[in-house]
Amino acid sequence: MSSLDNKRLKIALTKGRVEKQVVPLLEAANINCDQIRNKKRRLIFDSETQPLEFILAKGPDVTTFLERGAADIGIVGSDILTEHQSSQYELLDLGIGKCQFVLASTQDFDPKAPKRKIIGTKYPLITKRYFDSLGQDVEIIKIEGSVELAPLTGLADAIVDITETGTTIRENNLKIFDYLDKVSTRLVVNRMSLKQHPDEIFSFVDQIKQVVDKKGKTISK
Ligand SMILES: Nc1ncnc2c1ncn2[C@@H]1O[C@H](COP(=O)(O)OP(=O)(O)OP(=O)(O)O)[C@@H](O)[C@H]1O
Ligand SMILES: O=P(O)(O)OC[C@H]1O[C@H](OP(=O)(O)OP(=O)(O)O)[C@H](O)[C@@H]1O
Repeated sequence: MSSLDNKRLKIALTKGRVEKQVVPLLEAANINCDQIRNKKRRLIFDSETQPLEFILAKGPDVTTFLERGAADIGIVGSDILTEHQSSQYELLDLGIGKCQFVLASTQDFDPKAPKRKIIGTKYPLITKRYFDSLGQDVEIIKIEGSVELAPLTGLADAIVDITETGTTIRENNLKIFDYLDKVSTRLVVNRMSLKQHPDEIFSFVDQIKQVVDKKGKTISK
């Protein structure tokens, strides 16, 4: 008898943008998501067809649930995994939530100007690593959202943020000065859970992987 028979595999899923893209993928893998689709203000859901429990959390908290063993599996952006220096096993790139880090600012920004720059970002570690790689010491201001406001208001000289369609940058008359790492949604697993429940975890991951592979083949056709 599996040790999970009385315990559902706990999956911490990033709510919001990632959740919206992951639910159709889970459904294509025959995982019932009716409860998530009709969630209202609820935060924990069962898949009615399989022994799975979904926990909806903010991205940085998904890494905390995993680190502390409160979830077995996490579904979260690689931006968050890098920024929070997650040490969990990454098992799958889901090929969704695709975007890219960029350095952006107003048109008149001079990236080579010999002054100590002020950079606004939601991602201080990634920003520091980028400027370290350029040998530049910068001041970093942590911003929680609408990061594009920083160079527009004079709060910062430039920003490091993610962009997908480029719409936010364009509509705010900003310009991209450099391209950094690409980002996508990853499936990660708690190391202890993997040791304790490898069959259940790999069976879940294989289910998802088949859909991801099929989608990848359709796109590259
Ligand atoms: N414009 C984008 N295009 C594609 N993926 C994105 C984009 N912005 C963010 N992401 C990915 O989705 C994840 C979650 O983003 P989302 O905007 O839902 O949450 P958030 O940044 O915490 O915003 P909010 O505070 O509005 O909930 C990010 O960690 C990143 O991996
Ligand atoms: O290139 P685009 O397709 O326009 O996407 C880029 C925007 O998406 C993210 O913000 P989000 O929508 O998460 O809102 P936030 O500013 O509140 O974080 C990101 O911080 C950019 O602002």
